[in-house]
Amino acid sequence: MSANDQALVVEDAALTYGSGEAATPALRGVSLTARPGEVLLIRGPSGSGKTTLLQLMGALKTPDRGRVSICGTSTTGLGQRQLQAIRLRRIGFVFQFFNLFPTLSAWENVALPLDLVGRDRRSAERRARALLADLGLADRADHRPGELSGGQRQRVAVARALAHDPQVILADEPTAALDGASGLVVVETLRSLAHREGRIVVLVSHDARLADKADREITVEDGRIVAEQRKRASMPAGDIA
Ligand SMILES: Nc1ncnc2c1ncn2[C@@H]1O[C@H](COP(=O)(O)OP(=O)(O)OP(=O)(O)O)[C@@H](O)[C@H]1O
Repeated sequence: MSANDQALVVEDAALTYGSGEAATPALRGVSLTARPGEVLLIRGPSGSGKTTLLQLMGALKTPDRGRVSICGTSTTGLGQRQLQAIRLRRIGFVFQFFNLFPTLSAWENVALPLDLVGRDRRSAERRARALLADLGLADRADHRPGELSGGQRQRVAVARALAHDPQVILADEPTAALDGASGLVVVETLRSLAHREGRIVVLVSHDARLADKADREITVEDGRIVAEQRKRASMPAGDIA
């Protein structure tokens, strides 16, 4: 298996929304590789294409041109069902506004992705409670999102993203709705997933506080990568157990 079979590789990807006069080129040929054990931060002004890039990396969309390969599987030519299968198997998403179901308890929210892959209810509950405990929320597992703080809700969202044990974690503005201390807990959690567990973590954020927490930072402007900065020597994929 080559190192790229474990990485998330984007090659010359382009995507335009709409057509004719309404055509909006969101990405104009972007290439990057996110590796196991690395926290990659994508920054850039509003409308520069960051979310679109994250959607390509998470098999939510496929590029009009170029190629995206997720841990050795190319998304080119795949239909919605096949893309969903990749997401269920490989990708954990964390969004800015948590996207938790208000009527479900914290553990039920975390167990949802396991329901989708047909895991039996009891083992799903065990896994959900264990993940919440790992994130310091053992005593909040039976609470509904409305009874939790913003930072606690985001940690529930992180636990849900991890429920099906994905190799890739993609987070879109995961700290935007959080105060400094809560944001830090979430970022440290994401960092340890990369550094201790060898997962691929990609963050999109405007949040300057995240800049020194990433291993590498890519700046996107007008649908192109205009700068890349390495913050610390990332571990080669082969070093990850
Ligand atoms: N569904 C859509 N239909 C049409 N245009 C879209 C759509 N989604 C995004 N765009 C356009 O594509 C470009 C890139 O959008 P994208 O959401 O990827 O940027 P972004 O960098 O994530 O912005 P922000 O930081 O404001 O979230 C923008 O010009 C945006 O208006």
